[in-house]
Amino acid sequence: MKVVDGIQMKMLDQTAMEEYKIPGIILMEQAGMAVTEEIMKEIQRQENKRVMIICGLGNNGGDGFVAARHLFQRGIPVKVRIIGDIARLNGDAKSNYDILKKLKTDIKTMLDFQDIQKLSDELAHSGIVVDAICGTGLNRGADGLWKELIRVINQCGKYILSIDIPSGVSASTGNILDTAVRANKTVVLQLPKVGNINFPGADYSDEMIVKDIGIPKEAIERNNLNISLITETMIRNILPRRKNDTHKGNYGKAYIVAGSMGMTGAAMLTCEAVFRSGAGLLKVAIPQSLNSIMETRLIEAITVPLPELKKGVVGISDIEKIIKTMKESDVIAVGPGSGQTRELEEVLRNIFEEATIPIVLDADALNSLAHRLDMLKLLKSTAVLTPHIGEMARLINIPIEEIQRNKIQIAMEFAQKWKVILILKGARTVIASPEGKVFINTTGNPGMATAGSGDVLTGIVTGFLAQGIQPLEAALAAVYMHGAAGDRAAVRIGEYGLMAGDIVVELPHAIKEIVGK
Ligand SMILES: NC(=O)C1=CN([C@@H]2O[C@H](COP(=O)(O)OP(=O)(O)OC[C@H]3O[C@@H](n4cnc5c(N)ncnc54)[C@H](O)[C@@H]3O)[C@@H](O)[C@H]2O)[C@H](O)CC1
Ligand SMILES: [K+]
Repeated sequence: MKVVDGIQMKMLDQTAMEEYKIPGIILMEQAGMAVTEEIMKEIQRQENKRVMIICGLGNNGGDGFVAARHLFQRGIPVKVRIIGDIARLNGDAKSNYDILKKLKTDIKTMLDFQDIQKLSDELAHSGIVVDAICGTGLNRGADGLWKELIRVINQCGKYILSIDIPSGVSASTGNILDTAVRANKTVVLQLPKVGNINFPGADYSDEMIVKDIGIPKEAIERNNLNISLITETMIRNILPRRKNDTHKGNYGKAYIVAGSMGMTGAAMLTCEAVFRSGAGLLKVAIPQSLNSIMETRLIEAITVPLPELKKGVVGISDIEKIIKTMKESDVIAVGPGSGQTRELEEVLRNIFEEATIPIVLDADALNSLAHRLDMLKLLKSTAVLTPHIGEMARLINIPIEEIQRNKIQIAMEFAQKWKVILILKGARTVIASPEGKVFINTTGNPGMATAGSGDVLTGIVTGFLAQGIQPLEAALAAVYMHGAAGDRAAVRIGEYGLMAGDIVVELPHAIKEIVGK
């Protein structure tokens, strides 16, 4: 499913109106009717059937006027309150306002704090409050009057339904501009906005429903919208059912360079996840002093003990051995628990120069690239980088807060500039491709914010790549399945005690649920 930012939504509007000659007032009518449908559903559930619609001066407010008219026609007790001077109303919103005035509905403007206080008193007698203050046109922080209005709405204790997006949430990023309405439900018009999906904006509505308002499907296709939600259907098409006449070689040979003294656990988690995501064979290159530990804990994998620089750390002398094994593999992953050393940087340089297979870079491999991003120019094959926000901040030397505020743009620019697939991990992981495509994942939960969770994801990406799944699809499927397995674990044991190992345990069950066997 496509996701749009504020600008793309406006473009879509223009296409519908200019190319397909659909007048804006028709789109507004459809929007208002879609909102009316959802209000009527809630009215069935409410004792108090009185509806209060709070409108801004833009088209979001216009949607509210249309809904008010439809409710009025159905005999529902409805009041409309407009924040701001109605002299500023124009276009389709003004037309719908004029109709409401003719119908002699209860419609008043709010111009000062006294009016907001009056509204607060009236809300005490309402059943449902409709937030039609602002939609994709939010273009600045809330001033004093808006702040007070939003405060009054948020503390009224009534059922709140927002039109398109809770007012105060930026449609393009999901950031909150000062303050925002906290809705029980949002009726999203035509396509989800980034602000409906990304945090913190996604937290400002308990649920959302996307309603078609009549923008032609081909108009959506033509606008080459580059942001999509990862859906179960998408993953079902990526992870095919297995054929019977196959052997382990069909499911690929994975190779991992990982682990260092005190960090064999990270390597272990990655290795287990490689197998649990279906890879046929796995070799793991580790410092030789850790070999016995790994041998005992990972019976299915073949270990490749490397002579070490110092106890427990991979040294440069191992390059030939690493490259030799790499050439016999279908994918190589570097980084989980490797430790950050100059040697690792040299190992990476050689791998980049020699590899013709996909490369997965995580954790300390990413830290080694920080301030040396130019090394990525040596790549001859596709690399999948899996930084969390902190690793990304080190990688591109930008503060974490700035990345949080603009994840999609930053991920997209990085992937296009360095021609890599970027998995920017976090709540609502963002995946960006060298072609400028962006995907947002909605599986997963806060219980997964635990040590080793990223190592598991690296293993899943590596395992899917080993099976010959194309790099972008492997990244999408891995992120989706990682979250789905984490969600299964949270259902079983809750979020507090959830450990990375629980994600590995649930992974095969989550895959079976999608693939069917
Ligand atoms: N194709 C569609 O999706 C359609 C969507 N519709 C609705 O139209 C809005 C977007 O309308 P627009 O007029 O561009 O913007 P808003 O109504 O969101 O504008 C808000 C309004 O408020 C002003 N404003 C913005 N920020 C602030 C602030 N912090 N303080 C005070 N005032 C502010 C701004 O200047 C505007 O005047 C979309 O979300 C849908 O709901 C159409 O109805 C049909 C087609
Ligand atoms: K709104």
